[in-house]
This record gives sequence, C-alpha cells and structure tokens, in this order.
Amino acid sequence: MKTEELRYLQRLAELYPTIGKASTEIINLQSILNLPKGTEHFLSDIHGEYEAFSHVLRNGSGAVRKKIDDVFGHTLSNSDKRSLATLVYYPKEKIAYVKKKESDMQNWYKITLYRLIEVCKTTASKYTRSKVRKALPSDYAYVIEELITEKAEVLDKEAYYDSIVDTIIDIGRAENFIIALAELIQRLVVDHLHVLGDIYDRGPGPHFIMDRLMDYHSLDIQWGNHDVVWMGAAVGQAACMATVIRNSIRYGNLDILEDGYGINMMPLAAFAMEVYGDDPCQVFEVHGNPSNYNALEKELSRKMHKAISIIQFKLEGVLAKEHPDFHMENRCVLEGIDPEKGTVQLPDGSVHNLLDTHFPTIDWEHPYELTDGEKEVVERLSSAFRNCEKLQNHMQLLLDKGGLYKTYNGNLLFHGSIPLNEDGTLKEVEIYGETCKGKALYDKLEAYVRKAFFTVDEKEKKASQDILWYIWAGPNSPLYGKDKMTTFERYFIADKETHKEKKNAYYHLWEKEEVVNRMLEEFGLDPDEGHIINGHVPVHQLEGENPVKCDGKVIVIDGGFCEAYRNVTGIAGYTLVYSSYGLSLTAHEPFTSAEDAVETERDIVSNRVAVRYNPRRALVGDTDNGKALKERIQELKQLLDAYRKGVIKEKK
Ligand SMILES: O=P(O)(O)OC[C@H]1O[C@](O)(COP(=O)(O)O)[C@@H](O)[C@@H]1O
Ligand SMILES: [Mn+2]
Repeated sequence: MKTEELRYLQRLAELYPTIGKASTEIINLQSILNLPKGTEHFLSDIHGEYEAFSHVLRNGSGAVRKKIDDVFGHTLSNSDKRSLATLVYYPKEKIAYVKKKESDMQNWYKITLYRLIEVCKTTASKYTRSKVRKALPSDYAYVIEELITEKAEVLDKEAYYDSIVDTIIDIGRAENFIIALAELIQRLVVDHLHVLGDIYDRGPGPHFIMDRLMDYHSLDIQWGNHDVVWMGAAVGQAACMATVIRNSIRYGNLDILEDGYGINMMPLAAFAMEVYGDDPCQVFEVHGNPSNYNALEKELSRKMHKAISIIQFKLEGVLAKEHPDFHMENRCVLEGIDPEKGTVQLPDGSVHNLLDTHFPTIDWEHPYELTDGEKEVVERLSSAFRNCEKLQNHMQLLLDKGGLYKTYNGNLLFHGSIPLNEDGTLKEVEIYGETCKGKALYDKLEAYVRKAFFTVDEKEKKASQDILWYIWAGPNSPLYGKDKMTTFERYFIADKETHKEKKNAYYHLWEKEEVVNRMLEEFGLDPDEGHIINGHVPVHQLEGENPVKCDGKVIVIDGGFCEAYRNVTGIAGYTLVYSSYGLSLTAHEPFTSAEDAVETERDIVSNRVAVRYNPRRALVGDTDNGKALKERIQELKQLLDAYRKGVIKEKK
C-alpha cells in the first residue's frame, strides 16, 4: 500500500474506528444506493415574480398533485384530490377558507389529518430515516415519525393511529399539525432545486425570492445576466449599478431598492428634479404605467429614469472605449448625436431622428464625461449599494450556491448559451488577451466574477468588476448571447429595425444533434444520456415554438414568469421536473393570487409533457451522489481490509 493511501485510510479510520463501525456504514450506504432518485425541480427567469415563484415551489410544478394521485388513485374523487392539493400548497389560507363553510370541523380535521399522513408516508418512503428526520419540524418531529413509520409490532394499528390523531384534535393542535404536515410534504416532494438564472429585474419581488432561497433545503443557481448585473451593482461597478437602477425605475419597482434593500434614492431624485425640472421626459415613461403612482410620482420617476439612463450611456461609452477587446464599441452612441439637427448617427453609419433632444448634462466635446452632479449621484449610490448588508447577503448566496453553469446527474445547466461559430464549432473568445472557448471560457468568466468580490489587488479588482458588465451585455458573453444590447436605440429611435438584437448561433444550432453532442462532451457529459437545460430566451408559445429542441436533448424553460413578456409567451412559464420516473416539462397558466388559488383550487399547471421516461425507475445509485457513495463504499472496504490484515489497528 502506498503511503498516501495508508495516510488516507488512517484518516478514514478516525471516523470509523472499528470493523463494526466501518461495516455498518457500508451497509447504510449500500441501502441508500437502492432508494429511488430524489426529484429535481428546475426553474428559470423568475424575474422578481415572487408570488408565482412561491406557488410553483409549493406545488412542485405538479409533483405534489402527482403524489396525491399515486397515493389515492381512484379511491378519492378528483375534487377531493384537488382540495387536498390546495391544502398542501396553502395550508393556513385553505383552513381559514374551509372554516367559513364547514359545519363539522372536528370531522374535517380528522379526515384531513389521515389523508395528509398517507401522503407524507409515501413521500417519505423514498428517503432514508435520517434524511426524513432532518426535514421534520422540531415541534412535531416525534409524533410525525410515529405516524409515518410502519409499526410492525403494534397489533391494532388503527386504534393506535386513531388515539394519536384524536389527541391532536382534542388538545386543539389540529391546525398547527396540518400546517406542519403540509409544509413537510412540500419539502419532501422536491429533493433539490435548480434555479437557472434571472431572479432579478422586471418583477416586484426579487428580494423576497432571495430570502426564500436563503432557507431552501437544497439548491443550486446558475447566474443569469440580470443576476450578474446586480452582482456588479453590489460591488460598485458603476455601469452595472446604473443599469440596475434604470431597470427598477423602468418597471415601477423603486420599492425594491428603497424598501427592500434600504437604498435611499434621494440623491438621484434631487439631481433629476434639478436638471430635468422642466423636461417632460416623455420617452422615459415608466413601464406599465403603475397605478400605485400618483401623477407627481410618475413625473418624478420619468425624470429619474432619464437621469440614470444618460448616466448609464456615458459610463458604458467609457467602458467600451477602455476595453476594445470587449468589442462593444457600438455602445458608444452619444458621440453620434448631432444636437443641432436632433439626430444620431449609430456606429453602423445609419442616421436617425431622436425622439428626445434635450441633453442638458452632455458636453459635446466630451460626451461621456459625467458632470459633477452626476458624479456625486454615482458616488453616493455606489456607496449605498456596497454598504447594503441585505444586498451583500443575497449576493453571497449567489456566490455560495451559484456559478455560471452546472453539470448535475448527467445534464448541463446554464442560463443563456454557449458561444458557437456558424459551423457549430466552439467560438474562441478573447478575454484580457487570452482566448478561450466552451467550458474554459465559462470557467474563466466565473473566476472573474469571484475575483470581482474577493481579490485585494486593485487593478485586478477593477478588471474583474468590468467583466461583470461584459457578462451582462457583451456580444460573446454566454449569458447574454446577442450581438448588442440596444437600450439607447429603444429609448431614442422610433425605427424598430434599430432595436433588433441578433441572437448568436447557439439559438439555431441547438437543433443539430452533432453540435449538441459536442457541447455535452465539452463539459464531460455522456451525449447519449445528457440534456442541455437553459433559460434566458422566452419560448414564443403563441407562435407555436416548442421548448423542447433537438428531439428532447435541449430543453428551454424560460416561458414567462415575467409578466411583461406574457404577450409573446402566452403562458406563465415552463418548469421542469426530473424524478425517478423521468423528465417532464410543465406549462403553467398565469398565476393570479394566493387567494384565488385557494378559492378556485387551480393548480396553474396546465399540462405536463413527458420529455423522457426512464426505462426503469432511476435510483440514487444512478446519480452523481450515488457515484460518490460508491466511491466511499470502496474506500470503506479498503479500510475493512486494512483492519483485517492488521495494517491499521482498531480503536475500541
Ligand atoms: O424589455 P426590457 O425589460 O426593456 O429589456 C430588454 C432588454 O432585456 C434583454 O432581453 C435582456 O434581458 P433577458 O436576459 O431577460 O432577455 C435585452 O436583450 C434587451 O435589450
Ligand atoms: Mn437572461
């Protein structure tokens, strides 16, 4: 035996100091391998829609309802099953609703408790006892364990369960207990959550989503371009910060910054009032014209919207010039403005009339230079972002649980795309003088994201922070995946041709099997078994687009959590569930409200489409975790051998 091997086994022996202990662990691990694989749940492009997100987590994209169907089959009516499902999603609200109508609550409690216990039993049966125990609410851990574990030695099981349930009702704990069971079912139905990016922007509640993710039991996140621009804002990258503020104002969501994160917008408001006081700022209308704003607030929002947009265009011009290798010179738009004629010449040479010609802060000799007033706004806001504890905690979660991509149980997950050439080969991208492609490109960019937060070298910090802006909107950024971001054009030019953003080759080559196979192989995955799963581009269901590409090898799950994009998607998004039976895609109807969900008992799951059935039920042994467990078993067997051969001494 080599010395390193021996040293490793000696360390293992500290954890399993006897033949007995090592043997027990082998048996335990071996039994886990034979349990069904846990269910994975994939969500993407949540875009601040907290309520819809919360609903989908509660119902596991149909996984809860499927469990109820499995447990009760034809023994319960459809309407009873629907009621039970709603109770699992919204236990508190549903109980309150039932109380208004039901005359015999004692009886309802009893029936409901029995039904929930049955669902819990089946849901828990695919996990080890110790895993279930960890998921149990501490108040009721003991009782629930009693109720969901088969009691072989109790002769009159019915009487035993009856007495427990009756006691729960008698002592007035039925409601609490029902809530605890419902939440336990929600938790056990989904073993692991994947969030494929774009948690932030457009919708009103990204901070609530982050809070919920903070205490989610098992998760990973693939950063979206919108998440990365928030990371940029959090480290004080000024162009990213201006973008985040602009997006928040544009969607009438300043509350997120002010109330959610406690970032005071007064410096920007005061500046906007001073500089754009008489300017109606018509092209900076707030999206959706929020009804909760009064006329004055709307006017102020437009001024702030314009003020921060101009700041953003200036900062972007500076960055694009500073980093020619980013190839974002087409974002140097201000220099093309002819203030006299009221036109702009875009970097492609085309000239267009401007919809707004009032630029009081632009010095035409130096169009990208911030005025003193703008500088002060940027400095004060940047300090507020950098010092916001809650924002920093949320970003820390993105760093801890997230990355630019993930390989998990044979599948490749990322938010946007993989830069490709038209011939399907991986595209070489230059980052600060180094060219890389495919996985290496992803790895390099991810390292820069982390450096942006943690490096102490000032030069490296600035370079890394600027990369965050590149990832947000750069032409070869895998997360952005389009040739340019036409934000300026959308505000200032009527001609829609100038608004077009061309998607990179990935978005049509994803139908070509040999290209998809190559991408999977690039990330070390088996192309016969694996799938690529991504979000970022809304699936235009209304135009007949299918979220499943390349015969099921690529699955696109951005479908329209984002309300603003509902007119093209037509539905409220796709989510994916990967259980031991296979992969299934769920289409969701628009979510209205929790009250509506409780009253109408609607699942908002409009249909579930199988993408792939497993030929046999997948077991833990087939998963990545299973592979790790098998390795551990091998090591433990070597340890046993070492004990038996006397190479290592037992410590009794
Ligand atoms: O419609 P909005 O919110 O103004 O956003 C438009 C911008 O958002 C983007 O689509 C990026 O956001 P997504 O990552 O959600 O697609 C840009 O390509 C586009 O310029
Ligand atoms: Mn995106």
